Amino acid sequence: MAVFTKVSLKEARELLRRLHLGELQKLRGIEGGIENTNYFVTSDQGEFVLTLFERLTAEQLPFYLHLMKHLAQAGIPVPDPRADQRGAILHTVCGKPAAVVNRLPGQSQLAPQAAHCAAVGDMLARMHLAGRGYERQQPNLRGLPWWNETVPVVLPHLTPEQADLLGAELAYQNHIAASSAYTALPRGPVHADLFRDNVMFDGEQLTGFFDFYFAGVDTWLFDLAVCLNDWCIDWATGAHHAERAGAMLRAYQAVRPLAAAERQLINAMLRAGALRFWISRLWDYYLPREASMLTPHDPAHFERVLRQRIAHPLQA
Ligand SMILES: Nc1ncnc2c1ncn2[C@@H]1O[C@H](COP(=O)(O)OP(=O)(O)O)[C@@H](O)[C@H]1O
Ligand SMILES: N[C@@H](CCOP(=O)(O)O)C(=O)O
Repeated sequence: MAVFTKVSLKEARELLRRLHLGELQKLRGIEGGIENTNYFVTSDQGEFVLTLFERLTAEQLPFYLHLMKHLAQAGIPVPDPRADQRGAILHTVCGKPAAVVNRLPGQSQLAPQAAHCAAVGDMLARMHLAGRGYERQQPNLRGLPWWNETVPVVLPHLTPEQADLLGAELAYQNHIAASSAYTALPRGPVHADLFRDNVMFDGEQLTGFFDFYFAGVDTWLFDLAVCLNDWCIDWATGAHHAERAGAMLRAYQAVRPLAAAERQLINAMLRAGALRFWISRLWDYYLPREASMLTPHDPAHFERVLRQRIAHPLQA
C-alpha cells in the first residue's frame, strides 16, 4: 500500500467543507497504489477518493483532471473531479496537489474471463473516440523520451543478458518510432495504464476506468497493447491468451476498426507496452521512494512478457 503523505482528520474535514461535500465520517488510507497517496473518504453525502499527487506537478495535473471530467461528461464511466466554489478541481492538501473524485462502484476483476476482456475492449474504443474533442495537450510522460532517459539509470543493476535485451529493445523502439507507419498511427488522449487493477466490474458489467495519472496523448494502439499485455496473457508465463485477446480485439474493433498502419504495428506496440512497464518496474525496484506502506511490482514479470512478445508475434 502507498500512503506517502499522512492526511489528518482535520485537513480532510476542511477539504470536504470547501468542496461542499458534507461532513467527514471516515478517512481510510487505500492499499494497492504505487504512485500517489490515496484515501477513501466517507461523508454524509457519499463516498469519495482523495488523491495527493506525489510525483506529478500542479502544471501537469490539469491535463488529467480535465480529461476525466471531459470523459465523464461524454458518458464514459470514469471518476469526475469535484470542484470548489470557484470551479477549481485541483486543490492543495498537506502542501501537495490533490483531487477529490467520486468512488466508483464495483471491484477489480483480477482473474478476467473473455467477457471481461471484451467489456474492456469495447469501453477502451469508446473512450478513445470520446477523447477526440479534448483540446489540452500533454505527451505520455512515460513514453519513448522517458525510456531513453531511464534505461541508462537501471542498466547497472541488470545481468548482462537482461542488459542486452533492454538495450536491443530500446533501439528497436527508437527505430519504430522513426518509421512512416508509426507516424500514421491515429492518436489522442490515452489511459496508458489500464491494467486489471484500474478497472471496476460488477460481475461482467464494467463499472469504471480509473487512475488516469499516466494518461497522455499517444497512439491509441499503444493503449490497446498495454491492455492486451495485462488482461490477455497467461499470468505465470506472460504468454498471449488467444481467447481473451480475441475477445478484446473483436470488441474494440466493433466500435473502432483498426487502421492498416495499426494492424502493421500491433506486434511492435505489444513489445513497446511490455518494455514501458519493465523499465518503470525496474526503476521503482532499484530506485525506491519512501512510503509508509509500499509493495513494489515485480519487474521480472514484464521481462517475461517482452520475451514472449518477441518470440511469438501475433499472426495478422
Ligand atoms: N475513483 C475510485 N473509485 C473506487 N476506488 C478507487 C478510486 N480511485 C482509487 N481507488 C482505489 O484505490 C486503489 C489505488 O488507486 P490507484 O489510483 O491505483 O493508486 P496509484 O495512483 O497510487 O497507483 C485502487 O486499487 C482502488 O481500489
Ligand atoms: N500498472 C503499473 C504500475 C502503475 O501503478 P498503478 O497502481 O498506478 O496502476 C504496473 O503494473 O507496473
